[in-house]
Amino acid sequence: MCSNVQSKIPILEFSKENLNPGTNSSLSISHSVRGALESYGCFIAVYEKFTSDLHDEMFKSAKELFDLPMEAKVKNKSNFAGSGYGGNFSTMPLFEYLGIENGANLEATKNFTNIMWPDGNDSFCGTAHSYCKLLLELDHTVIQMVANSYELENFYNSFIESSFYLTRFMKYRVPKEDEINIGLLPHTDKNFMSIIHTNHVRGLEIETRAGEWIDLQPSPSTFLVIAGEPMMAWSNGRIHAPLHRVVIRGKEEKYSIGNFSLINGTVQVPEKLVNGENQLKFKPFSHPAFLEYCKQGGPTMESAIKSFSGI
Ligand SMILES: O=C(O)CCC(=O)C(=O)O
Ligand SMILES: [Fe+2]
Repeated sequence: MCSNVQSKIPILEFSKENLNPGTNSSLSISHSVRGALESYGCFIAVYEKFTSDLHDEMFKSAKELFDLPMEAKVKNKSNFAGSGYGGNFSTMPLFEYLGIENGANLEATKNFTNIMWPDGNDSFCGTAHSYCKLLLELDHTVIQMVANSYELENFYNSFIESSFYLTRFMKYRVPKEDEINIGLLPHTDKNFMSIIHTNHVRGLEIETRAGEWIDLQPSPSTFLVIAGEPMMAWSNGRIHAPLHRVVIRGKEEKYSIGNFSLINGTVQVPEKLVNGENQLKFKPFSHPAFLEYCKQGGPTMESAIKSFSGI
């Protein structure tokens, strides 16, 4: 059963006023971010800095990217799971993706563009780079708010020092007759935190703690922020890592872009989040080793972090 009452998922305004550090409104939104992540494992961020022109340009460029011949797309190679090129999956035939590692770095975006278009494509490169930078900024803002709300002064800096990012362009084609309409199988994210942006086509669905599937209504300036299993473990189980999936119910192709944060090192529950009522639930773990572990069970492996580092 799927409901489209997306108002159940908190919608938070990231306006200039709300983001002014040290103000009451910035502290109040920090607590709302934490509350949403603890109750739902996700929230919708309305990001004022993000213009609908950039949305339109980025999704036009994403279509141009997927319209390239297969010989070009498979040249985007990576050893990193979920990066490089992926498509033609037997269980998810509609799904195709291309990843850029650290796309907010101009060299990385240029490199990707030159692999895809050996004669260059300045328009794609410029748009993708501006876009990745804004997503990175939003990611850092959310992390700062989570740190503020838990009163963990050092967390933000240590996160920035050890995090790296994957920007993934994703396409879901329309199913052929007699083909399943599953775009992406239900899964919890294995990266730390994800920010998902989508074109106007619906299809991304999130499961609430009560087991109800919510269908998200896309809009140009809204982003879905989702906690992954490592973030849940870092918070000692306070933050929820929700199941989500993509289902293509209509007759239009869906494009989405995700910014996925990862930690190049150890994830450890801060001491402040362990007390009499909240005994330590997760041992420190290496995020890269956790990703290796998940390769065995595939991306749909449930509660992988509990079997990997749970106490
Ligand atoms: O494309 C989407 O809307 C969701 C993508 C997603 O959940 C993922 O890549 O982990
Ligand atoms: Fe996901």
